Amino acid sequence: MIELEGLTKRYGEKMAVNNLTFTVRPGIVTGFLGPNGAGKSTTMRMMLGLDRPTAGDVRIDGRHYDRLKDPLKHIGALLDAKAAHGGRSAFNHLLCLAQSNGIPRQRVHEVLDTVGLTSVARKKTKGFSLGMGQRLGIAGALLGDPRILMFDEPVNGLDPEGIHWIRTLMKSLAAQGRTVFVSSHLMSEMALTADHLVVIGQGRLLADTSMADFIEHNSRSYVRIRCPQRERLLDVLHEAGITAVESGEVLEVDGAKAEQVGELAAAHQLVLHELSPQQASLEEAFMRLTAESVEYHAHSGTSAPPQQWGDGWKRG
Ligand SMILES: Nc1ncnc2c1ncn2[C@@H]1O[C@H](COP(=O)(O)OP(=O)(O)OP(=O)(O)O)[C@@H](O)[C@H]1O
Repeated sequence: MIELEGLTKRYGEKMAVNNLTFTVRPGIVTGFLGPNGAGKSTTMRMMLGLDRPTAGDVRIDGRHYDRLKDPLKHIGALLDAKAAHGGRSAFNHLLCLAQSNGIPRQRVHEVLDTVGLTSVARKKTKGFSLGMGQRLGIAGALLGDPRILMFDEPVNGLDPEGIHWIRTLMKSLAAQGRTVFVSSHLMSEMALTADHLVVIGQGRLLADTSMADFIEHNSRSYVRIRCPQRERLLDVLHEAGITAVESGEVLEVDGAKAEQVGELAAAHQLVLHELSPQQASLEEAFMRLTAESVEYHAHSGTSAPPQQWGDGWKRG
């Protein structure tokens, strides 16, 4: 378990992390989301004792990081895929980490095998691709067989097979009862991996919610309809107590299933050119939540997602 209590970090005038209080629990994957510059890496660095908080506190299984004996046996972290010494082989990089934490040499072979780097174990890491570097960083995190794992943007640079692999790995680590904390700015990726979400923007907590709640409140589902006898269909829907919103030549219906609309249309001999269930993306919901706290805006001219859905899970 990782517990944050009023965690704060200020760099000069810049408030990078602002009074964060939340708990990362074992047995589930917790996604840590926020736009660029939101303070995710700074928060993770403070969890690992690499940055000193300006105020507040963070505890790893009840203790401060610097009080942990052989810390790799308590918490393993992937923070920076390029952190390995380029002149060392993958094997020697991991062996150094192992020796400094009282971990047997045999474990280095095991984690290299787990991440699929056995065949390049003796190669110098400076020749590694970004994806290979990520795998090596993950091997380092797993080395001490810790109960808590932390990954900063682990899918960065991985190909689709690698992304699938890391997703499965994180879920299986959580299923073993470990605490898994993973940062990303990709909502779509988190939706496939995380059970719980912590969202921050400009250093502040925006949401601390289960993924199920997030989906329930934010993935607006509706039925899209095109009908050449539109006015008649609108009357039929109205009589059945179903509200349809007109959007160009399309009708959108909330709160009714496609089957119900199709059967009503058939009963009144109305022709439908389209009848399709739709799901609005979680990516849109995330962007809307964090829109006000995005530091670096690009202007694409795209309109904001609909305003009518999903505010229920935000913290006040
Ligand atoms: N050592 C530092 N000195 C000064 N400012 C810093 C330092 N480290 C981070 N910051 C600032 O603190 C804020 C939070 O940065 P941080 O890297 O934690 O964000 P992030 O959420 O990890 O971003 P990204 O998704 O882009 O990696 C940013 O505005 C950043 O410029």
